[in-house]
Amino acid sequence: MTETDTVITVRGVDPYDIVIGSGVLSQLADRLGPGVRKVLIIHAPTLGAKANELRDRLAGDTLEVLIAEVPDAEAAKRVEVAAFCWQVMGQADFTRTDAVIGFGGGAITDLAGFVAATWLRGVRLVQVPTSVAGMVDAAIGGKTGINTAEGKNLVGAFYAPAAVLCDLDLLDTLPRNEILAGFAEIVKAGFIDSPEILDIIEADVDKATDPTTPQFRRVVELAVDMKARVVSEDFTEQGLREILNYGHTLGHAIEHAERYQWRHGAAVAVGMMFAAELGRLTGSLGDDVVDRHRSILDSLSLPTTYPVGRWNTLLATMQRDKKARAGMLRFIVLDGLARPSVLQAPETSLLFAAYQEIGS
Ligand SMILES: NC(=O)c1ccc[n+]([C@@H]2O[C@H](COP(=O)([O-])OP(=O)(O)OC[C@H]3O[C@@H](n4cnc5c(N)ncnc54)[C@H](O)[C@@H]3O)[C@@H](O)[C@H]2O)c1
Ligand SMILES: O=C(O)C(=O)C[C@@H](O)[C@H](O)[C@H](O)COP(=O)(O)O
Ligand SMILES: [Zn+2]
Repeated sequence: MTETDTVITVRGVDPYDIVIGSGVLSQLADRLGPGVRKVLIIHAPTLGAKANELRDRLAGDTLEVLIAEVPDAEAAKRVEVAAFCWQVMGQADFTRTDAVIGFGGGAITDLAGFVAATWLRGVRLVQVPTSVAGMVDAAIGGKTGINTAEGKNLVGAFYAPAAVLCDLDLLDTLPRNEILAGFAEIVKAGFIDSPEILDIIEADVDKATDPTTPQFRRVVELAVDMKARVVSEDFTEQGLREILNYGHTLGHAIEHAERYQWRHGAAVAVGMMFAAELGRLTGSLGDDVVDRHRSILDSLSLPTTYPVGRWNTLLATMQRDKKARAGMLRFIVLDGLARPSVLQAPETSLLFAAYQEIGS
């Protein structure tokens, strides 16, 4: 660890560190742990050059490095792709003393986590997120999974990594629109828990979204810290962890309706706007906080509207949301800034009224 690294520990049965900083990838060999003989790096073609550098850096007398190059983005989160990874591991006699490295955006770390959780019922996993969404959310909380034809993340496991390395230098090739999409999860952290994030974005959106600035690092650290605190309390989402799903009930339905051609962050942005309008209609959220959602998301060029005519499709898909109980939908809403709560079984008419507010 260097002086400038930030280490945030997730407490629990198997505590683990999330390390944030410039150049922290150099810690990977140490973080793999003792006794590891083989590692499988799972990555998408976009990270091919960086994955090869990583392979060359890790490979040595005692470590054999395998590579599984898989399809990009949501196309990675399919059972056929997991089966391909299992095949690579099987053919290499991958044992419980070996380790998986998830190297990519949130889709890749979700897949890699699922592969690690399921191979031999669990092998060591080190996550190396390379996108903003991966660093502040996907790679750090132990939710792993893949999609099915019926919906998003419907198959998966809660599986803790041994460590997460958030090397900010890896963001140098991340396209601007992906940085902004990742900010949806940072904004989520701001509204449910850490308003300082919102202040920093409002003060200077360009600086906040530039990975080389202190403002960027600060919002990343605040978002990671929030998630680490929540996951430490409720790893398997028995209650508190549901707040991390703010904006996701509608967001996931939009991703499904759009056949995953929308970025996760864009769909979550619309979902948060919808949840804010729900809060306004139930009287729990003031106009100021609702309007703040719109202005911050606008400043990040994230969408806040969706076609009104798609409502029936979205409603049907939302029934499969993991927070639903006995056929009744549940939404994370705000009772004020940084005061998340659960809206139980709202009337469909209320949901539609909120949807009309964001309808285009
Ligand atoms: N498990 C969780 O708790 C959790 C949390 C948030 C999001 N997610 C999941 O994460 C996914 C969204 O993550 P995402 O926004 O990272 O999307 P993504 O993984 O699809 O990556 C977005 C794009 O950026 C590219 N990319 C990533 N890093 C790059 C880099 N350094 N340089 C160049 N290109 C790079 C990817 O190849 C991809 O094309 C969704 O599947 C979402 O469901 C999971
Ligand atoms: O970590 C969590 O818990 C979250 O809900 C974080 C979300 O940002 C993330 O998109 C997650 O994958 C959604 O989980 P799901 O259980 O609704 O599929
Ligand atoms: Zn998310």
